[in-house]
Amino acid sequence: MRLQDVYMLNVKGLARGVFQRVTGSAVTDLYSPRRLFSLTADDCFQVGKVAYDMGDYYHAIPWLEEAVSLFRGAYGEWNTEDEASLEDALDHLAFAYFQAGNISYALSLSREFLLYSPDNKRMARNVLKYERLLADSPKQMVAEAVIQRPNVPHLQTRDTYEGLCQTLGSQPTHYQIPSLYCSYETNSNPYLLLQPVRKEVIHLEPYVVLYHDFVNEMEAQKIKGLAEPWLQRSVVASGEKQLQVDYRISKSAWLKDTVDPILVTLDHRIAALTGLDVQPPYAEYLQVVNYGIGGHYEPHFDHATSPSSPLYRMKSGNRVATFMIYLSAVEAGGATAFIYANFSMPVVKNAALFWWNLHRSGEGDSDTLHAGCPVLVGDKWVANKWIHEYGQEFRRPCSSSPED
Ligand SMILES: O=C(O)CCC(=O)C(=O)O
Ligand SMILES: [Fe+2]
Repeated sequence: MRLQDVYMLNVKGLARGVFQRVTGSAVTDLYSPRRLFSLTADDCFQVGKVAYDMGDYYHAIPWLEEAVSLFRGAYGEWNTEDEASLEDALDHLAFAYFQAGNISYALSLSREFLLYSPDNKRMARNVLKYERLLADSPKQMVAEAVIQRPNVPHLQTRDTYEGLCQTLGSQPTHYQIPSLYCSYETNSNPYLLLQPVRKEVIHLEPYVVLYHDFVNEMEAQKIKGLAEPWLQRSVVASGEKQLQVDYRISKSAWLKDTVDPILVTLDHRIAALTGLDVQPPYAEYLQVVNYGIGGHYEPHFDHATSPSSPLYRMKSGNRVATFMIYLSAVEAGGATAFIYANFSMPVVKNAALFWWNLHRSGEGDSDTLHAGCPVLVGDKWVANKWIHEYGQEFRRPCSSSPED
């Protein structure tokens, strides 16, 4: 349902195994699978029922509609794996329409139900009730159900976020802007002079750069393998506490440098590229994150925005910068979206994204609001190295100007 909302996918398509975005009359394929895997009537019923049980008729109705339509088409055929039947789907769909205010449709579905189970007393009572309601106020007959998407206060940031996720990171790039350039980064560092890293400047304010092939295939595999046994549901800082929340769905693990020499090698490489001190306590351990289908991280800041944040327990200041490595490709979805900066970065396997979270004044840069879009197909791995303010005094000198 999250995927449906964020990517504007239509249920009919999803049920057939295609990922189509439908806006007005325009249909765009967001992903073309090599094989179509369609859902059964029972699959659609089960999805619809999850929404139905939460009282979310906005999502329940299209899935139950699809279930009813597929069950009708296969009436008389019995699939041994099915838990539900046409009657179950009609029953739930009728009640969902009643709740949504469309009584005449609730009535006709209930009558259809009675054709198959004429002895059902509860449904017979419902039919009488709907008939009476319609007789009392025939206006209901034409009442079109307009149900709002639940739990979503209308937010400008949400529209921008979802729009950026939908482009899958393919919004036009500004090749004409000379300040957004590519280069071989050496940073006057002996390691990099021997083996420069391809750098792509993505954005200036906030400053975001992508380092291509920051890790190789073997290193990416190795890091995922080291983290795998330790993965746990991710948490976020809330006040002084760490909480599991719906707006961050993933698993993660922290890898201390002593776990494997490869982590020290990576630290050296990050330090060489950024010129920053990433030795503890000036940077956190490497956080490896794994998102499954539907996994996401809604718009947030990496830096602390409250002085009571657990981030300050390291006593090395706020998170001045983020160095995020893409350890896997993703088949569809999963872009990193910068909401106010208005761009999204598609997952580039083995590349690393770097940005400053704080201005030189130490003030949080509110333009760094960013998100991990939901994974539509495949799975996504990233690794975060969060670099703190202390230790960087001579590497990124401060300034009192709020713009710097
Ligand atoms: O997964 C992403 O693309 C972003 C992850 C992120 O922002 C985070 O882990 O703080
Ligand atoms: Fe983040």
